[in-house]
Amino acid sequence: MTEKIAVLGAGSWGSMLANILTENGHEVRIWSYNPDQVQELNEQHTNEKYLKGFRFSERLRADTDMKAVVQGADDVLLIVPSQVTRAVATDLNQVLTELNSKPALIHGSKGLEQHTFKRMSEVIEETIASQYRASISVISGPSQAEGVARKDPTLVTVASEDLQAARHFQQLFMNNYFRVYTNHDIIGVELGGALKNIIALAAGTLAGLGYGDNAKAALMTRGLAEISRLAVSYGANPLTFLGLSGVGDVIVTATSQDSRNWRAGYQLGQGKALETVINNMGMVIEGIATSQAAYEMAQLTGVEMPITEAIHAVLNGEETVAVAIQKLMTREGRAEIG
Ligand SMILES: NC(=O)C1=CN([C@@H]2O[C@H](COP(=O)(O)OP(=O)(O)OC[C@H]3O[C@@H](n4cnc5c(N)ncnc54)[C@H](OP(=O)(O)O)[C@@H]3O)[C@@H](O)[C@H]2O)C=CC1
Ligand SMILES: O=C(CO)COP(=O)(O)O
Repeated sequence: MTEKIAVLGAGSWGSMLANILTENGHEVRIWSYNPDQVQELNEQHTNEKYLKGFRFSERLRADTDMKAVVQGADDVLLIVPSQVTRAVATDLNQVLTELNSKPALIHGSKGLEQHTFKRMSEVIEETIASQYRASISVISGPSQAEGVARKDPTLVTVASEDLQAARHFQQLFMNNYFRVYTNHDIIGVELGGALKNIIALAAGTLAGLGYGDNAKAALMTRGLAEISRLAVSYGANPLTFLGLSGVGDVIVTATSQDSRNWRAGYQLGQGKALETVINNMGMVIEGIATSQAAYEMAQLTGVEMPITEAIHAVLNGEETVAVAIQKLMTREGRAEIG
């Protein structure tokens, strides 16, 4: 069945997901606040700053007017950097109020709100009035936009407390290069997607310093152990961390040179200043804000997160990378499990 879908956010992931939905036969409109980007998408069918060299479906239409994009939509996908999700959802609430409509909502952002530590579905739930929303779903998993652009077989998961909603979005997104599973554990899926960015930053840093495969495997394994420990303390199902939005996303972002978090870490490892790294990237590096949130969550809950602490200290200029690694390596011996 063809649906009308509004996508809010036209960065690399928003525009790529919009293209998948368009190729799947849906009528998709994408919103961006940048008129030049809207013109480029509509006329050249490209989005060069965010997805170099990729040509989008000519059926995908872009607009700067959020109300025009959302009008008549059966579904709305929010896909902006986590720290602006609340602002965009607030505008969406206004639009839904004016249109008096109640589309199905899904987001694909991988981060936690600074200071509140809220997951994005919690931010959206708080922001959109209950009469204009049903359950909220999230799409997450190992899915670099650049890989999807190359039609690399990609597997993701859609999580929601409402499995019917998750199945609805599964059907909308599925095709022969993009396979979608469902998961009931929205806490685990959102926390997995957000927290793995810390491990990706750390993995890039090790690579930038010239460390090899042993260090990478060590970091990914112990990184997964600590992020799942934190997530379980917030109610996640530990098995989710053996799945696509746990180990799957750690693998792709901690090894792929397409990952912005990995690339940021790599430059930090090579000695570049954080500010330079952020300016050079021109796209969101979610792990920076998320490492601050996770550090504070660990302090609050007493969950041990040594890698997160190390990354937090490096990003805040409290420790050099060399000192942080030495501290991690010379911690008191421990049992691996338990
Ligand atoms: N890229 C990927 O491969 C994947 C990304 N994700 C997640 O998706 C989310 C979005 O990432 P992605 O698309 O890659 O990010 P990008 O940095 O590529 O793009 C973000 C987009 O949001 C826009 N934006 C920034 N601030 C605002 C605002 N206040 N209001 C409206 N729009 C704004 C940016 O515009 P401008 O630059 O003009 O300010 C840009 O178009 C992130 O949480 C990311 O972790 C998840 C899976 C894969
Ligand atoms: O989450 C992602 C892939 O699953 C994208 O990661 P980056 O933001 O590091 O590119």
